[in-house]
Amino acid sequence: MQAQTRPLRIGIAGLGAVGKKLAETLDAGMDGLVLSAVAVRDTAKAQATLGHLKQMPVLTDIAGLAELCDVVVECAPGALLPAIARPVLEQGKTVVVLSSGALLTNMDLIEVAKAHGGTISVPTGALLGLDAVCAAAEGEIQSVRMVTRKPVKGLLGAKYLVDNNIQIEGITEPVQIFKGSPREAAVGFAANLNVAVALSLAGIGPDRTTLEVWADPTVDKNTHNIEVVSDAALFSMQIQNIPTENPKTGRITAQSVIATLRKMRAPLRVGT
Ligand SMILES: NC(=O)C1=CN([C@@H]2O[C@H](COP(=O)(O)OP(=O)(O)OC[C@H]3O[C@@H](n4cnc5c(N)ncnc54)[C@H](OP(=O)(O)O)[C@@H]3O)[C@@H](O)[C@H]2O)C=CC1
Ligand SMILES: O=C([O-])CC(=O)C(=O)O
Repeated sequence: MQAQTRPLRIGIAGLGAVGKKLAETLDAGMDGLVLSAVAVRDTAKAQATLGHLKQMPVLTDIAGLAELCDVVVECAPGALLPAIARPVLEQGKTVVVLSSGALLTNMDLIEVAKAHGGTISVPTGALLGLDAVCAAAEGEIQSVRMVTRKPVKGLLGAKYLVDNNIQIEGITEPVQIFKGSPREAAVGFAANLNVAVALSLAGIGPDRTTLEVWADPTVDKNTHNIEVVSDAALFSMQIQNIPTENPKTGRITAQSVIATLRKMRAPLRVGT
C-alpha cells in the first residue's frame, strides 16, 4: 500500500485567541500537516500578528480557503459558520467547527457534507470526556446535566444578559443567571457556551441536556461540571479552564484542535 506523503493542508478561519495559537503551533511543525492559509478581514493586522512565523501562510478571505486547504478550522464568530463551512464541505473536505452552538441553526450543513462526502468535525474543545459521552450514547443515556461557572468577565456582553437586563458587574457572590437547554444557551450565550452544545451533540441532544450557568466572582477559571447517567456507566467530570487573552475562551480549546488535527495523520490514534 502507498504511504500518505502529501501533508494535509490546514486552513484557519479567524485569527483570534484560538487561530493565532493554532497558526504558531502548525508553523513550529506538526507531522503530516502544513499551515496553508488563514482567512482574515484585515491583512495588514494579520501580517503583523503572524510576522514571527517561519513561513507566512497565504492570507485570504473566507471564500478563498476551500480551494487552498484540505481541512479548515473554523475559529471565528458563530455567525460566519455557514459561509466558512459550506464551500469546504461542497468540495468534499473537512471543516473543524469550534462555534458548535451555531451548528444548531445550520443543521443543513450536515446534508451538504453528506451530499459531497465532506466531514464536519466538532472537537471536545474547552470541555472533556466527549469520548465517554459518545460511547455511552451507543447505549441508553438517561440524563446529562451540566453546570457552568464563569468569572464575570467571561460572560459580559452575552445576549441573554442584555435581553433580560441582568446586571452582573459588581456581584460579590455566585448568581445563577440561566437554567435551560443548550439550544436556548446557543442563542443567548453564543460566544460562551459552545461547549454545552458540543456535549449535547455527543449525548442526548440540545433539548434533553440540562444546563445551569452561574456568574461566579469567586472563580478565576471557566469551570464546567458534568454528570452523566447511562445504562453503561455513571460519570462526573469537571474542567477548570484557564482563560486566554479572550476571557470567554479557555487555553485548552486551541490545544484540543491541535490534538484533533494531529490525530488525522497519526498512525496511532488514542481515544474514541
Ligand atoms: N467549542 C469550544 O469548546 C469553544 C468554542 N469557542 C468559539 O471559538 C470561536 C473562536 O474563539 P476565539 O479565538 O476565542 O475568538 P476571538 O474573538 O478571539 O477571535 C475570532 C476572530 O475571528 C475574526 N473574524 C471576525 N470576522 C471575520 C471575517 N469576516 N473574516 C475573517 N476573520 C474574521 C476576528 O477578527 P478581528 O481580529 O478582525 O476582529 C477574530 O480574530 C468563537 O466562536 C468561540 O465562541 C471558544 C472556546 C471554546
Ligand atoms: O464554550 C465556549 O465557547 C467557551 C467555554 O465555555 C470555555 O472556554 O470554557
